[in-house]
Amino acid sequence: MIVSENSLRNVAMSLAIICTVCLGLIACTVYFQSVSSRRRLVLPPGPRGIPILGNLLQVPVLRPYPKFREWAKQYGPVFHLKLGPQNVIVLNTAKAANDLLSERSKIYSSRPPPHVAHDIMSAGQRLVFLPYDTEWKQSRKTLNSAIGPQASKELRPTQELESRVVIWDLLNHGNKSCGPEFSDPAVINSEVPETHWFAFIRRYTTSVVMTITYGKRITRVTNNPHLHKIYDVLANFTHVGQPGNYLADAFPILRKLPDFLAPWRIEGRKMHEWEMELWGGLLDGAKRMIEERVANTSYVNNYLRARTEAGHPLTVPGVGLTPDGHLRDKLLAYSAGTILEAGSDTTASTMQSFILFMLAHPPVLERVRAEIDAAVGAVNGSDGRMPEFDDEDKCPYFVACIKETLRRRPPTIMGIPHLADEDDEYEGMFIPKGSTVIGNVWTIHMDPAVFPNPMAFQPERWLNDSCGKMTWGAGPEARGRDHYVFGWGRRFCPGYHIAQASFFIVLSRIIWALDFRAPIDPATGKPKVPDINDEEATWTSGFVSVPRIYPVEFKARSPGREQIIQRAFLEAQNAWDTLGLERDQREGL
Ligand code: HEM
Repeated sequence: MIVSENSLRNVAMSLAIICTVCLGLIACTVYFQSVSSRRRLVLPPGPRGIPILGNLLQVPVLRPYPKFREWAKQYGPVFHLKLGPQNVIVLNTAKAANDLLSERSKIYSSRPPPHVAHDIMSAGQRLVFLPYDTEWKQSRKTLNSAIGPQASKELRPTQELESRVVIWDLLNHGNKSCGPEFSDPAVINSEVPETHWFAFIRRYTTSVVMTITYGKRITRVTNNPHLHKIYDVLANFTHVGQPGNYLADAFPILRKLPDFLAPWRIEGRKMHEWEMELWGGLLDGAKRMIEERVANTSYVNNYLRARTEAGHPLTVPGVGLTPDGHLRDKLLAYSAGTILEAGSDTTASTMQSFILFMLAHPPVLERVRAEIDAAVGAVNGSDGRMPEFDDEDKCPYFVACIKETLRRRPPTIMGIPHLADEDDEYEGMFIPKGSTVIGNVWTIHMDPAVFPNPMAFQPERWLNDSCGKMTWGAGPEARGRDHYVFGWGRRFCPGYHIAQASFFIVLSRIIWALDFRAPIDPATGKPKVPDINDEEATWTSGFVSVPRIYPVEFKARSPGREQIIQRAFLEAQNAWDTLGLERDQREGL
């Protein structure tokens, strides 16, 4: 009996072993079959490169998007490039980008960080370039309370007050941007001068994000080192991060060279110190406020308080996260810095593009004016009132003009690259793990199958039969999306509600309040409006491609509106006092 029980147990064990081995074999066969069938899949088509460098020399470093559009016409919705050892997959239709970057965002949410700009210059801490890991997840989670949907709603009163300052500034600026000093090509091609009207728009956008992150306003444009440094840091970052700028970005093997053979490393470290003077200086200011118990409910101050309540000292040096998942100082400083960078020029340049499209299309401007005037009762000789957020439903054509501006000139013109964390297959094509994956916004927005006559600025294309409320069509969901400026999937821009609210309140008020026109060119007798189709002359290069400065004259549309603007500005000063924020600093105030 004992013997037979043992033999039964032995038989059972043998069967279990055989089953396990069989299952293992089946699993291995399935795995190897799938791997080998993937290996059999071919990469997407693309231009032929040369050994070692691949297509590196064929990609125009400063202005790649026209070339990428040509390649898209030649190779189709998905094409492949080899930049040195790096595989680059470019998605050229809304469908391909949605299918991969949104629908499969679990594996397409990482980033291919530029080595010099991210690993060295940003000490690996710039949120926008963090890989899809715990550091990114923790940092991104902290943003929700500052720029998520609820926080964005709470920000509207600030945006409303700040918008009064913009129109007051433009009114007082008048035609000062039409002086000869601003037509010098050296000035046009360099940083925005602080005395140009572009600077007032920049002040607005940066003040909004500075209030979010540090609870401080940007109260003046001239002699404001903080404001200028934010734009300098951003300009330097887009320049240093430009693909093809450093061989060490494309060829990881070079990163092993010692310092004396790696000048970019020394340069990158110096730039990191220079950046930290700004980001670290702002963080130190926030800490001082906490020590002095100054009331401040900004993103950084709230975070510092929560971190100390969790048992940490006020200063937590180093990079990355603490063992309990809190952001250390550098990651916090760079996360706040990313809000400042990401929310400033993108939003300002869209407004500057909007004004340009209006100047270039007088009938569109006339129609928008009529719509906004009607919404605020500025009809039959009345001045009405300033537009408010609640007027949005009455302004579908105006919202369509903003959407058309974003479509026709997306500021991050080729999006921000994602990275494939796993091997993948798409419509019979192989996408290798580690590929850089670009949602090619410019080409997607210029797709004639979706946007007939794509280069034309035609806000009517967004009007539909129901023509009541106009949707913004900009959210992360693939359904109901009209344009792609805010990216895809889990990396989708978290600031898009704030950006849209800024477009609405600032631009509607400019249109209601101000008559703006391009100066007359004495040689032709016609207004000097930059040619929107001239890439080189009108738009900057770089991965944030924005209008170059251009002259505009501003004046109040009527004495009554001028009075409303003046009063609104003065009342805003009292409102800043009530909110515990600094007043605007202007001569004579
Ligand atoms: C016209 C205005 C704006 C445009 C065109 C824009 C565009 C973008 C794009 C394309 C991305 C990357 C998305 C992707 O990887 O697929 C992004 C990320 C980001 N944006 Fe915006 N943005 C704008 C305004 C703002 C504003 C106002 C804020 C803050 C208040 C903001 C904060 C951020 C942050 C923090 C990220 C990094 C997200 C991450 O890497 O996880 N953006 N934005």
